[in-house]
Amino acid sequence: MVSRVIPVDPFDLVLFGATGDLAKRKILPGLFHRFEVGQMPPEARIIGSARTEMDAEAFRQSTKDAIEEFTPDSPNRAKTLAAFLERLDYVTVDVSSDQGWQDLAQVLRPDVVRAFYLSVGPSLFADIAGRLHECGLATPDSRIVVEKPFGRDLASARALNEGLRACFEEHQIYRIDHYLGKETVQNLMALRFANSLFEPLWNATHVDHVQITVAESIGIDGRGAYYDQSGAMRDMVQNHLVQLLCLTAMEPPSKFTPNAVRDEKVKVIEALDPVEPADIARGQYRADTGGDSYRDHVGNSSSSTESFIAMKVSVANWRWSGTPFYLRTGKRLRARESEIAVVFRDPPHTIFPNVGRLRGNVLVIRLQPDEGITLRTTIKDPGPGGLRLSEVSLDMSFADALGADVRQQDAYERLVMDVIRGDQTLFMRGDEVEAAWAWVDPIIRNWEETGDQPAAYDPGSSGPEEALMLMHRDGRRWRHIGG
Ligand SMILES: NC(=O)C1=CN([C@@H]2O[C@H](COP(=O)(O)OP(=O)(O)OC[C@H]3O[C@@H](n4cnc5c(N)ncnc54)[C@H](OP(=O)(O)O)[C@@H]3O)[C@@H](O)[C@H]2O)C=CC1
Ligand SMILES: O=C1O[C@H](COP(=O)(O)O)[C@@H](O)[C@H](O)[C@H]1O
Repeated sequence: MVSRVIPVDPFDLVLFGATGDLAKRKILPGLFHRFEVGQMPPEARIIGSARTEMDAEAFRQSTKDAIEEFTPDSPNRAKTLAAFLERLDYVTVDVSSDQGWQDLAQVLRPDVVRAFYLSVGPSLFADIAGRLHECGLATPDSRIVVEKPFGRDLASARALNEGLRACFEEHQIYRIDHYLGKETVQNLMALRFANSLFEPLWNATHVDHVQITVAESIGIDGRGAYYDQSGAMRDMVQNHLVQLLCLTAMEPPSKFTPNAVRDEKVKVIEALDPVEPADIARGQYRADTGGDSYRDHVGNSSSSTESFIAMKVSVANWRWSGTPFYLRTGKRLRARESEIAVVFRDPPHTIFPNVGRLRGNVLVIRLQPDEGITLRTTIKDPGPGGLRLSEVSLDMSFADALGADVRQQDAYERLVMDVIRGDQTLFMRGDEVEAAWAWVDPIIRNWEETGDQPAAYDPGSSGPEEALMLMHRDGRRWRHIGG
């Protein structure tokens, strides 16, 4: 299958933080891929910016190195890469000072789409927006892209929203949640709203519960300073898992427009019940023999930050009343595996003698690895003899179904192009982020007030015992992590 490419309008993309980790690993390689497939018009330009003094040629060289390191080689890569690098320019700007802004103004063109991507630390977001505004660089048609974390609580998220909105209109602000750019996450919307099969069953009458798992095998190495101040709740649940929950639970939007989709997501967040402490399991990985422990990795021997969280969440509305959503995410787990599993109710009655309990179907939307969709069904064992039943999966791997040669777009490359196109559907709106913090804040505050300590779990396991108990006491089981 050949994927369709819709070219974007000519643009100037200013990448603040162009010498940083995210720019090198994700944003610049993503832009290169879009160039490779012909989505960038000849007039497109990428202007890197950071405090580091260098000229355009040095930036091209460092981008070349990054792309060679972080993208797979291909027969034409060298030639395409050389052409891509010609689109690059660089301007030194210390965004905390007056230095460099006029140089930046001089390289920007008036008649093309203008996008400012803030791939810098969050403490600089509002300052940069302010400076862009003061220097007259933020034209009515320009866009600003803001990385995560978007605040660390409701108050800071509100302040950041105010800072951005003082300089840009909401329709110009693109708050990144890279999970929304993942292929399968969007496929969840296609599955629900482009098929008539699932939607009639997508409610508490038919769904017993939903499990959302984002398991990571990596630990915190190298990101300790940030992570120890955040923990799994702020780093993953408030944004990515809440977004997955929203897309699973939301009502069908009347149309596929940014605000129609985001209106429905906000309604879900606002319908979330407060979570009781008993419905949460927090964990921290600790190796008996040392060396692979969270506390060693973050350099804080008394840290009480969670590297794992599991929780039972209720969406208090007509559609989902009585159907819990179980969320789970953690570092240093058995495998890197993310999925949404919709577990349907058991058949109400069995006509088959001696087959035991008939278990409900499970629809699994696999985010990573091996993106795809699986439906667990019960069938008759093949062959003669008495009727015996087995559970088998109807399995659709996107790689198999769409052709192994169709490279899945990375989330960042899709999202950057959406910015240029002016499509905010896959970006979080300000009220959405604030609603998520309003739900999360009391949970974190309670841990702080009670001095809650996360339970220990072994690196390479499925998390702490307490997470298993959360399910067992409801007569349910987590799906296995790691195949
Ligand atoms: N790395 C990742 O995997 C992810 C990162 N993020 C977010 O993306 C953002 C960037 O992260 P990351 O790339 O890891 O961070 P890095 O620390 O690797 O890079 C920070 C960048 O900001 C520049 N910078 C710092 N201070 C200034 C300043 N005063 N003026 C101009 N430029 C400045 C640095 O360049 P110089 O020193 O030359 O000025 C560098 O290019 C953060 O908000 C982070 O939370 C989000 C998800 C994942
Ligand atoms: O935003 C973040 O996401 C990554 C996980 O992203 P994935 O695309 O690899 O699933 C996580 O490791 C990181 O802690 C968090 O900040």
